[in-house]
Order: sequence, then structure tokens, then C-alpha cells
Amino acid sequence: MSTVQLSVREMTVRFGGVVAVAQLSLDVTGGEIVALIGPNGAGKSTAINGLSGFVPVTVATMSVRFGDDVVDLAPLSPPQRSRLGIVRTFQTPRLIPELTVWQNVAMGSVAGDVRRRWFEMLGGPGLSRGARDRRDRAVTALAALGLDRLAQDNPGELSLGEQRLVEIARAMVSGARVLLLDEPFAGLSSVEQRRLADEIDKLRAASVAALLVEHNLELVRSLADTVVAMDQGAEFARGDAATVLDSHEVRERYLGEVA
Ligand SMILES: Nc1ncnc2c1ncn2[C@@H]1O[C@H](COP(=O)(O)OP(=O)(O)OP(=O)(O)O)[C@@H](O)[C@H]1O
Repeated sequence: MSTVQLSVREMTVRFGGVVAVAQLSLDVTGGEIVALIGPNGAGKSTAINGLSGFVPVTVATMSVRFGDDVVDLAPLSPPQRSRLGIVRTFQTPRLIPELTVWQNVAMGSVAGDVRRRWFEMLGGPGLSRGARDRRDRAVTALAALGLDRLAQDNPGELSLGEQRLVEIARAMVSGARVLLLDEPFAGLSSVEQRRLADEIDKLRAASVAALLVEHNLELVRSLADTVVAMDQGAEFARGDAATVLDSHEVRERYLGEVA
């Protein structure tokens, strides 16, 4: 499989007079986990929204490279980006209440009209071979997160932490090449956090490029290859996890500590 790389240069996002993201540049390569950290309001989620096409941005370049092929992301809608394999999760899980847990996972990143057809296929009386394969993949992804016992439940019966894990399982089965994870550990128990950290760690072996927005700095330390620290929209530190997390600027500006 060709190596994937998400690249953005000088991305700025404004909401009226507020500059939520200022001139952010990033590369995330397959097999690598890049973490975006910073205090509340730093612009981390907005950066993910900009990369996935959910908010308008001004940008010098924003592209994804698959081997020798480069695709310009700037003109693409969120569903088009998702079909390219750029898949995101949300702080508040977005699961479809009418479907069971495994059906939600099997939906993967299918969008628009295709999504409607899947509704019909998944809801039918007997499962075709293709649908059985999709169900098996979904249940396997749920099992990796310790959730296979919930496969037949409705999302509404799940805790927030479980819903968040189901969303991750859905992203995993969607064939994602670039995964944008917005605070995936929030609301999880420590057991769930460990399971999820193991699964995120495995993305490296699957050559997925992962961008992780996360407040839990110990999880960031254990998972990230590169950490980018932001405050008030702008990057103020970047480097390997230990160097950035132990730096004076991060301890002072992010943790409120004065060395
Ligand atoms: N849709 C919006 N309309 C107006 N302002 C917004 C919108 N979304 C975000 N903002 C503002 O943009 C700035 C960055 O917000 P963002 O949610 O990206 O920060 P964050 O680093 O993800 O914070 P948190 O860690 O609390 O999730 C904040 O000042 C926020 O109030």
C-alpha cells in the first residue's frame, strides 16, 4: 500500500473577529501519530474541523499524498474527504439511533446516497454475503475494544464512553488512511482508555496517519511521535513528545505551572 501523508500549510480559521487557528502547518505521515495539545479554546478541534472540511479555512496548501499521487483537499466537501479515507471522530459521538451498534460500525464512513442504500441493505431480513462480511468486520473491531457483547444493542443504551469507542470502531473499519481523533479518550474509564490506546497504537502498523487531539498528557506521551502545542490558535512548541511535554513553555502555558 502506498504511503499516505496529510499536509497543510498556513491554515487559518476565523469566526468573525476570533482567529481560532492561525497559520497552522502540519504533516502527518502513515505510521505516525501526531498529537495536537493546548488549553481549552486553543483551536485544536477547529483545526480538525478545517482538515475534515467542516469549517471554511484560508490555506496556502492542504493536500493528501498517496505514494506519488497528490490530491488537493481544499475544494473537497467533508464526504469527499471521507471517501478518500480521511476519517474523523467527534467530541460528541454521532451514532445513528435507529441502527444497532454493529450496524453503526459497519456503516464506516459511507456517505450521502451510498449511506441511504446501506440503510436498506443492513435493515433487510436476511444478510447477503457482503453484509455478513461487513457484520463480521464490525464485530471484530468491536471485540478489539471489548465491546462485542454490545453488538446487537442500540447506541442509546450505551454509556458515553462506550459510544465513543463505537465511533472509533466505525472509523477503524472504514478503511481510513488518515484518522483525525478529537479527544477520543474523554469520558472513558481507565480500562477503556487502555484498550483504546492499544488500538490507536496499532494504527502505526496499519500505516494509518493519525492526528490526535487530546488533553490527557500521559496518553499523549505514551502514544504520540510528534506533539504540536497550540495556544490561542497559534503553534508555540513542536517536537518529540518528551521534549515538548517537559518543556518550560508547555508546563507554563498549558498546565499553568511556573518553573
Ligand atoms: N462555531 C464557532 N463559532 C464561533 N467561534 C467558535 C466556533 N468554534 C470554535 N470557536 C472559537 O474558536 C476558538 C477555538 O475553539 P476550539 O473548540 O477549536 O478549541 P479547542 O482547543 O478544541 O478547545 P477544547 O479543548 O475546549 O475543545 C475558541 O475561541 C472558540 O470559542
